[in-house]
Amino acid sequence: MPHRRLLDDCFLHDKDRLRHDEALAILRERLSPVAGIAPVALADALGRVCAEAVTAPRPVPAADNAAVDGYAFAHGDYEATGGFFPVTGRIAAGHPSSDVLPIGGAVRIFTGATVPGRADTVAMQEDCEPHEQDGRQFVVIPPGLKPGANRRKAGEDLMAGETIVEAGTVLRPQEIGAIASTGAASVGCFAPLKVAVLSTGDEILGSGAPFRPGAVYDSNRPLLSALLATLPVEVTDLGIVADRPEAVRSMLTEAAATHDAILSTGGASRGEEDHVIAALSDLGRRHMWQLAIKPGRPMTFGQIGDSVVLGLPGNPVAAFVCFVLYVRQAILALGGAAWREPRRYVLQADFEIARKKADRREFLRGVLVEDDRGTRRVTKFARDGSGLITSLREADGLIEIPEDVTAVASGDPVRFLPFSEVGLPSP
Ligand SMILES: Nc1nc2c(c(=O)[nH]1)N[C@H]1C(S)=C(S)[C@@H](COP(=O)(O)OP(=O)(O)OC[C@H]3O[C@@H](n4cnc5c(N)ncnc54)[C@H](O)[C@@H]3O)O[C@H]1N2
Ligand code: MOO
Repeated sequence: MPHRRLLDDCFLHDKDRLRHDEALAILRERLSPVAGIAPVALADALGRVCAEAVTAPRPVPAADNAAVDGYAFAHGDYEATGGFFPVTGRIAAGHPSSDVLPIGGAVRIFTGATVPGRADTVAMQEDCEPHEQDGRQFVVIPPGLKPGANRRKAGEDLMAGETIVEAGTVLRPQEIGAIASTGAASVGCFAPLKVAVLSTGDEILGSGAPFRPGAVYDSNRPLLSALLATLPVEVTDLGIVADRPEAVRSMLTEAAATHDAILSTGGASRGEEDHVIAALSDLGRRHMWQLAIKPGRPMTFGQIGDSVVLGLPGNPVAAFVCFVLYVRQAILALGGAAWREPRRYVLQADFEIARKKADRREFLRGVLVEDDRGTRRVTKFARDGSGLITSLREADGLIEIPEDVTAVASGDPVRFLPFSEVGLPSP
């Protein structure tokens, strides 16, 4: 990859702008965990970032046990008994017996109960015929069971010492269940990141305010706050900042002193009313600005002191796309998570693009469709406007058209990033 400047230049063409992969590389290289570590009760651990590898202190399951209700026996005894076994005991779950199974005997056993010494196979009760003879219990076990059938081996889920969860994992219900299966009540996690959210612009009006001509209700802040709510962060809502350089500067200065990251929208472009960029240069450092992508070109990453500033474009679709592509991963990385790129899946295009500019990567809003044979394809939302929140509601994900592709024909393979990859469920 050719070396490119970290951009500080407003008058660039796409071929000179920072490419998507380069922007990701800068974020990955420059962001490392900033949060402290503390134990978190499993009940509160969902979505948190695990800070220390968790290993199993003992095997799970701890002992060989029955997978079904039935009769446990030693498979090697089958031939000698001809399948006719005296029932020599009864073992229920939670009541293990220290008695070894007598040669040629079988024990009544229930699902989850520890299989006694010498027994290796469990026959399901529906397949067996119990008998009583002279006050003694017998069971006829049918032939054909494989040795080890219906027996769950100790350690078959986890072996003692096995790593269950690596540090840097965002804990899902599955990880919480696995940690709980070892008996642990808590897990060491990174503290939630402190993130401030603000909107900029004289035209922007807060929810519930009376409408005035020229105004635009603030959709970005609620949208981003809701996106952030899917991450392990504490959000401070800083409201709306007017298009005045000193107002933007003082808000950013205050926010930087008390937050790990600041997320702003608007004022990221190159107009003279775009004060976030100017303030960032004055107060701190800009690591990147102006990417060769669409939408989201004015996306900015910088820092004021130790606080990371992620300046997103004002257009709601651009802000959303930048969140999906960069901000989410950046916030997670700051919060201790291992970098995980949202996966893309290759689908057939159900749309055409006659001409696309080379040198920039485009992210179209993609809607999943099915053809006559039930094969999934992806089409693009009919209109491209960067202000159409409707398109975000309709879309199932983003279609990614790389820099070197200049046209797409119907049926072409295209890369699709489902929103479910970034924790947003389908409607
Ligand atoms: N001469 C140029 N003009 C623009 C360029 C450019 O390169 N040269 N880039 C365009 C692109 S691409 C984008 S994206 C926008 C982003 O500009 P800003 O980040 O400076 O955003 P604003 O100008 O403040 O706002 C853009 C647009 O979004 C609306 N907006 C802003 N905040 C909110 C909010 N909180 N909720 C809802 N809508 C919001 C705002 O009213 C504008 O319509 O710049 C292009 N221009
Ligand atoms: O990049 Mo702007 O993000 O197209 O609307």
